[in-house]
Amino acid sequence: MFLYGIYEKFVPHHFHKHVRKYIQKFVGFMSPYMHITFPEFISGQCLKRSDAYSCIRTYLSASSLENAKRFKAEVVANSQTPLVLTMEDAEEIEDKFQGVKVWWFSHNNSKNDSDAKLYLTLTFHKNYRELITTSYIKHVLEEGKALKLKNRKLKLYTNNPSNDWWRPSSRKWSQTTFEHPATFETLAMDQEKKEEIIDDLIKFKSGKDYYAKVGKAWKRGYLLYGPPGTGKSTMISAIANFMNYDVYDLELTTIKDNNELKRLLIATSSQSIIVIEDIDCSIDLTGKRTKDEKKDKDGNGKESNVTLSGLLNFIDGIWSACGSERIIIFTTNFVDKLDPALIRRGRMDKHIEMSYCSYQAFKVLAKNYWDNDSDHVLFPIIEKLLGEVNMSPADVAENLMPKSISDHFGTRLKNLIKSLERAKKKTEKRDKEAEMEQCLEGKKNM
Ligand SMILES: Nc1ncnc2c1ncn2[C@@H]1O[C@H](COP(=O)(O)OP(=O)(O)OP(=O)(O)O)[C@@H](O)[C@H]1O
Repeated sequence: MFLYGIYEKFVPHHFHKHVRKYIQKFVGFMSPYMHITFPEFISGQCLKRSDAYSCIRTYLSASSLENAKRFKAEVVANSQTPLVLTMEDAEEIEDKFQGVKVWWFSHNNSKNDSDAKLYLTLTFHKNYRELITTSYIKHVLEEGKALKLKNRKLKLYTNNPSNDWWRPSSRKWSQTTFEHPATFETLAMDQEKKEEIIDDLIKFKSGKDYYAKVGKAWKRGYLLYGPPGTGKSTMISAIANFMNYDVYDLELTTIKDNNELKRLLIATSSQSIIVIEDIDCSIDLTGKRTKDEKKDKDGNGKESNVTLSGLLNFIDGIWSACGSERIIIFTTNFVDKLDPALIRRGRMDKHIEMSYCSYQAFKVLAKNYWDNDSDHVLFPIIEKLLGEVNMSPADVAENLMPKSISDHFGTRLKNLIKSLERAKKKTEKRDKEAEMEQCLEGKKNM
C-alpha cells in the first residue's frame, strides 16, 4: 500500500498505462504458460465465422466433458446423438493429450450481448509448445470436424432485407433447422434419370482433387424445370439430405443491387446449396419489364436492381470462388423464358426436366403411401391412363393421401382413376375445341 502510494504520488498519471503494459509483459514473460486465442469470427473483406472455432467448440463439447460443470443443451433431430451438449460461455475445460494437460477457456470481449464476439483460449505449458501447436491442435480440429459431421443438423437460410444488416445483432441470413423428409427413395421420377442425378452428385462430392486439377472452382449448377407440382422443390430437399448440405434460399426480389447479391454470396458457407426458385419471376432477365410489372400484388414497387450480369457474376464471377463445394440450383416453370446466357452449360451444368407423372414415378408414390412392394389389381388401369393424361406427381400424391383412418388404399386408387378420367375428358374436350378453331381459321383464310 505504501509503495503504491509513492507510485501514485511520484509517477505522472499519463505514464501509468505504459507501466501497466510493461508489468503485464513481464508477468507474461515470467509465466511458464502460453496462450493461443481462436476468435469466433475472422475479419477480412467481411466478417466470416471461423471453421476452426466451430470445430474446436464441437470437440470440447463432446470429448472433454468430464471436467466442465455447466452446459447448454440442444436437441438434434435425426442425429445419432439426439442430445448435444455444448460448452457454456465463461466455462473452463481441461483436456489431456499424450499425458499433457491443457486448458480451454470460453469468453467474450464485451458486456453487451448484441455485439459480443466470442473467443476460445487455449493455455498450455511452454515446454509442450511443439506438441500442442502441431499435433494437438490438428487432433482437435480433425475430431471436431468428424463430430460436427456426425451431429450435423441441416440448416435452411433465408436472406434478410439489407435495411437490417447494419445492426450488429442482425445477420445477412436468418437460419432455421432444415427438416424436410424427402429423399431420392421417396422422390417420384424415372429410375434411370434419378440414378444419373445421384451419380452426378457423388462425382461432385468426391471431386475436390479433380476440380483442383482442371483449375475449376468446386461448384456445380443445376437447372430444374417443369410444370408446377412436378417435384422441383422436393428434389432440392432430396439433394440437401443426400449431400448433407445446408440450403440457402435466395429471394432475389428483396436484394437491392448486385453489390448486395455479392455480399450475400460471400456470407454463405461451403457444403451448401444456393437456391433461386422461380428464377424467371425473380429478376428482370430481359431488361424490358416496365415499372408497373415490377410492382408486387400490393402495388408496392420493388426496388431490386439485380441485373442479369450481376447474377452471372454471382454464379461464376471471381467472388463465387470464395468458398467451395457448393451447388447452385435455379428452378423455373418456363425454361424458354430464361436468357440462354444464364443457363448455358458450365453455368447450369445439368438441366433436369421434372415432368408429369409417369407410371414408374407413380409406383414410387404408391410405395410411399402403401408400403407394399406388390402390384395392386388397379395398377394396369392407372398405367394406361397415365400414358394418356398429364397429371403432376403433386396431384397424384394428393389422391393417394389417406383422408381418414378407414380410407383403404384401394379406395384411394379408385379416386385417382376418377381424377385421371376427368382430366382425360377435359383434355379431349380442349383438343376438340382447338381442332375446331383451327378448322374455322382455315376456312377464314380460304
Ligand atoms: N416428383 C415427386 N416426388 C414426390 N413427391 C412429389 C413429387 N412432385 C410433387 N410431389 C408432392 O407434391 C408437393 C408439391 O411438389 P413441389 O413443391 O416439389 O413441386 P414444384 O415442382 O416445386 O412446384 P412449383 O413449380 O409449383 O413450385 C410436394 O410436397 C410433394 O408431396
